[in-house]
This record gives sequence, C-alpha cells and structure tokens, in this order.
Amino acid sequence: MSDYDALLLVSFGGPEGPDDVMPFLENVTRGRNVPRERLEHVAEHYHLFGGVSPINEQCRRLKAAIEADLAAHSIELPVYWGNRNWTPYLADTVRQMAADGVRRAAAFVTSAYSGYSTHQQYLEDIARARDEVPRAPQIDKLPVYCRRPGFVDPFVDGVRDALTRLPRDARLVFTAHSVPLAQPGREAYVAELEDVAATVAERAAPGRPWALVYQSRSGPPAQPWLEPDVCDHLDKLASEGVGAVAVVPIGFVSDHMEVKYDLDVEAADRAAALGLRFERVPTPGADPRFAALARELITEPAGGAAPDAGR
Ligand SMILES: CC1=C(CCC(=O)O)c2cc3nc(cc4[nH]c(cc5[nH]c(cc1n2)c(C)c5CCC(=O)O)c(CCC(=O)O)c4C)C(CCC(=O)O)=C3C
Ligand SMILES: [Fe+2]
Repeated sequence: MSDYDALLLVSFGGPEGPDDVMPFLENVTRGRNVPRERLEHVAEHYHLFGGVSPINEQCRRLKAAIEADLAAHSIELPVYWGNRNWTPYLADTVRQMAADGVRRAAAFVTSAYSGYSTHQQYLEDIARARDEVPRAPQIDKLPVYCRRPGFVDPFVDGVRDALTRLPRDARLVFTAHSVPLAQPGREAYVAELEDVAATVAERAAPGRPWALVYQSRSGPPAQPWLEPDVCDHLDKLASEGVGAVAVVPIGFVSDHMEVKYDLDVEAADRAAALGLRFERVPTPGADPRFAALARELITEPAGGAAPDAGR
C-alpha cells in the first residue's frame, strides 16, 4: 500500500452561475495575454449554458466514482476536491486538509498529458496553494497517465460504438486543446497525443484513416498555435468527398465546456453545414475504469512497470 493519507482531485474549475462567468475568465487569463474580445466571446459560450460550466458536475461525479472504487477495494482514504480557477479553490481545500490532519496527499489531476498547461501549471498552482496554508500537507502529483488503460480504453469503446452509427467511409478525427507553439513542453504534449491517437485508432478501427487536430485556440491571432483547427479539418475532409466523421476528444478527461461547446455546438454546426455526418465520442468522465486509475496510480509501487494501453 501507499503512504498517502488522502487523495486530492485537482481540476480546472468553472463558473456555477451567470455572475461567476467574467470573474472566472479573469482568473483563468490573468497575466496571459488573451485579448478582451476572446474573453467576451467565450463568456457567451458559458451564458448559453446558464453560466454554469459542465466541469463541476463532472468533478462531483468523478469524485463519487473514485470514492466508490476505493470503498470496493477496502481502502480507507478521504477524497478531497480543489480547483485552480474557481471554487472550491485549491488553497481552501488544502486548508481543510491541514485542519483534518492530512500529512501526505496524492493529487489526481483532471488532465492526462505532459506539457505546461496540462502538467506544469497544475504543479505551480498546487505549490502556490500550499504556500498559502500553514502546515500544509505534502502533495505529490501522480504521474502523467495518458497512456494508461483506464484513460485509453473508454475512448476505444466509444470509437467502436460511434462507428456502428456511421457509414463505412467515416473518418476518425482526434482533437486536443491547442497551445502556443512556443509553450514549454509542447513537443512532449504533441508526441503523447500522437501516440494515444494512434493507439485508439489501431485498436478501435485498424486501417481506418485518422488525423490529430486541435481546437479552442485562444491568444492573439499573430501568435502561432498548434494546428490544424478541427473546423478547418472538417472543411478539408468535406472537400475531399468524405461523408462522415467520429470526433474523439482525446485531449480531455471530461465533457466540459471545450467539448460541449467547441465540439458539440461549433464543430457539429460546421459538419452540418458541410453535409458531414457527425458523432462525438464521450470522454472518460466518471467511467469506473477511469476512477480506478486514481487508485492504481496510488497503490502501485513507485517506479514499477506501469502497464500501458498497448499498441
Ligand atoms: C491544454 C489545455 C487544456 C487541456 C488540459 C486540461 O484539461 O487542463 C485546457 C483545458 C481547459 N480550459 C478551460 C477553460 C479555458 N481555457 C482558457 C485558455 C487557455 N487554455 C489553454 C490550454 C488548455 N486548456 C491555453 C494555452 C489557454 C490560453 C491562456 C493560458 O495560457 O492559460 C480560457 C480563457 C478563454 C479562452 O481563451 O478560451 C478558458 C475559459 C477548461 C474549463 C472548461 C469548462 O469550464 O468546462 C478546461 C478543462
Ligand atoms: Fe483552456
């Protein structure tokens, strides 16, 4: 077993009502050179959903699934939840953990990959939260898990299922959040995404053409970000005579706003305008296999041979 006395679920955070939207967006983009126009545009996405981000409900369901999995394995470990950008804020959760006597916690982060936005930024925010709290517990971020079966297998099943509803010429379109080309860790992020896309494609639909594309670009237009954009890619497929796509958001762990708006509204509308049949594959969310991954990462021997999802 492990030496941990708590599990901390760390997530992005999102607004819980219309008045939260702008303060949330300001938290996310503080010091980040995101144009005001872009913020106002993204605020509209949240307002379409009543100002409530789907990410909070996703986190509550994942937390409950992790608690159920731990209980089923007779592991008594309290599970806490804290966010980088909205309530419950990490610092408040860490303060509660300290008050409860937690000394050493494992952090399971709702982001699967290496890279700055996906890994380093979470470490920095955990460190900042600990700095705010006297006698804060030690908090170890669990390893990057994008290649693990608990993350990959739900996508494989989801692709197989989507393809049963699509014609034979359907293409696989894997998507992830774009980041600036200059962002530290970008090479590792892209290499992992390519690897996970290839694994899912090979296991779910061997021989079928696929592409890795990006979405949700932000930042000033002159700054280069990872491309191609998902909607541009749909244009290209339609122009080549392709009639259907299964869109697979491998860059994300839950169906939050970047999935519910940028794919289910924006990309789906583009596909409809192009006459492309469109299926969006679910993310792992609160899948029991994904919840079990948190336990596996805590209980397996450090440096031990971690099983990957196979190719
Ligand atoms: C790689 C990556 C992930 C995946 C890893 C992970 O999951 O963590 C991710 C996730 C998310 N991003 C989210 C929301 C936002 N991201 C923004 C801005 C940015 N994201 C970036 C990258 C990523 N973001 C970057 C490089 C920026 C530019 C500013 C900066 O350098 O930081 C902005 C500002 C407005 C805009 O510019 O779009 C918002 C509102 C939400 C919550 C959704 C919800 O509410 O359901 C989630 C899960
Ligand atoms: Fe983001």
